[in-house]
Amino acid sequence: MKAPKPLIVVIKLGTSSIVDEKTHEPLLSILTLIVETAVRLRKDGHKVIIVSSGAIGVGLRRMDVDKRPKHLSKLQALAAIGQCRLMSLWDSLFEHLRQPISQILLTRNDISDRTRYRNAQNTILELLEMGVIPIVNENDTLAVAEIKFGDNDTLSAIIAAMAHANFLFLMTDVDCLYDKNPRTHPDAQPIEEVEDIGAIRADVSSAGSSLGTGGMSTKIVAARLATSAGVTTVITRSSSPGNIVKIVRYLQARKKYNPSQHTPVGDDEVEDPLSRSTASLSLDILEKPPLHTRFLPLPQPIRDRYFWILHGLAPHGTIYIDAGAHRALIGKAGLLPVGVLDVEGNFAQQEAVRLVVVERRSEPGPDGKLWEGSGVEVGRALVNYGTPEIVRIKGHRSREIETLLGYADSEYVADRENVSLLQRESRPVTPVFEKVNENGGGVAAYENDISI
Ligand SMILES: N[C@@H](CCC(=O)OP(=O)(O)O)C(=O)O
Repeated sequence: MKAPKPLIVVIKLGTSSIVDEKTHEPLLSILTLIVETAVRLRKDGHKVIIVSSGAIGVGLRRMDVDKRPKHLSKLQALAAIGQCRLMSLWDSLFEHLRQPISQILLTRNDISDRTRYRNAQNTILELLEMGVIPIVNENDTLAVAEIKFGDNDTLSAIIAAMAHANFLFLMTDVDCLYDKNPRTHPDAQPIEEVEDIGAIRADVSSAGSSLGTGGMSTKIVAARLATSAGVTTVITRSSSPGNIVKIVRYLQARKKYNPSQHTPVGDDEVEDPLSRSTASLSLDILEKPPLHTRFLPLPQPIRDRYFWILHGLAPHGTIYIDAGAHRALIGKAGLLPVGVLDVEGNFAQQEAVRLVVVERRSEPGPDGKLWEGSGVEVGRALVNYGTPEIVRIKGHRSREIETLLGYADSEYVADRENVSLLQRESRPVTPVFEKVNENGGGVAAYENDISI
């Protein structure tokens, strides 16, 4: 008997799924259901990663503090207190079902170095191979604003991309996205499938819980990120975790996911030692799945080093380029100084920058600039020259670099292998992403920015 191919499933749980918003008591029944679900997925042959918030919430309860403090070091201290209790809770629940788990704590700094990114990736993949469930959280003790992922939705998308996961489940307090707010519009319609996130017309106005930093808008940003890396992303209700198994079986039967390169290659079916899951699969796929919204993965995902350039590194500035330079990049050429119109920010050689295409003017405008408009972000690059050098060589031919700088490290501002182009262009922030909640969740300059 053939069974479905093993998949990698990432489940992200926000603080509000883990502790009661008012009393901060752990939501034991939900946690238990999550544990049963993860073990069921394992029995179906899949590999599971959990991204679990809740350290601060659990710390608040431990120290009998009523309200999430504003002061950073207090939050970090509470996270340090809560994280070990949170893991002990997970470990004791998983132990009942003999499922080993592990803890992974990351900051953005840890992944902005390529070797450390690869180390984190290798460790996660090794744990999955060993049949262990990695439980990931942000390393709040070390994370200050500049090195924060910002919210665990973003962190979960990066983890899903790093592991080449097939599915990312963003568990939340609603069943799915609706075209209007269902609390105020009884005629609101669920949105079942989203192919183009840019075109989505949903009500995403929820700003997150009083303990967490995320909300619906950070889930959309995370979905954008994960789907660009080939991960089918699902929003569904956290109080019914059992739905995850039904949704995975349903989507797997309909091939609504990208095959991962970490799972065995071959046709979509492999021998499964667990004939029980095979029997239930045929019944499950006939049923309508529980309510959820799924974001379909891009057909040509951006993975590994190109994903890392786009999303692992925080950009230090912006290079404004003309349409000709953009065309050359699409045609696989490097970025020449002649196509650079302007530079913003203070960056050094080998740092990451945004590439923004703007309209070239035939002569300088009243502002003295050779370009106009707010531009569209088309990608990110690691540069061969820093800001002061690019200011001097922009608009010039490469053969002039030596005269202008006294040396020429490269004819390119960025080599092509150090340029990662977005599959979906990113515009200056649109209202969808303008929500900022009181715990610091909010927006960055471009839709593609993930430092929320
Ligand atoms: N890392 C923090 C949680 C970050 C956060 O607030 O995330 P979320 O609840 O998903 O919005 C913690 O464990 O308390």
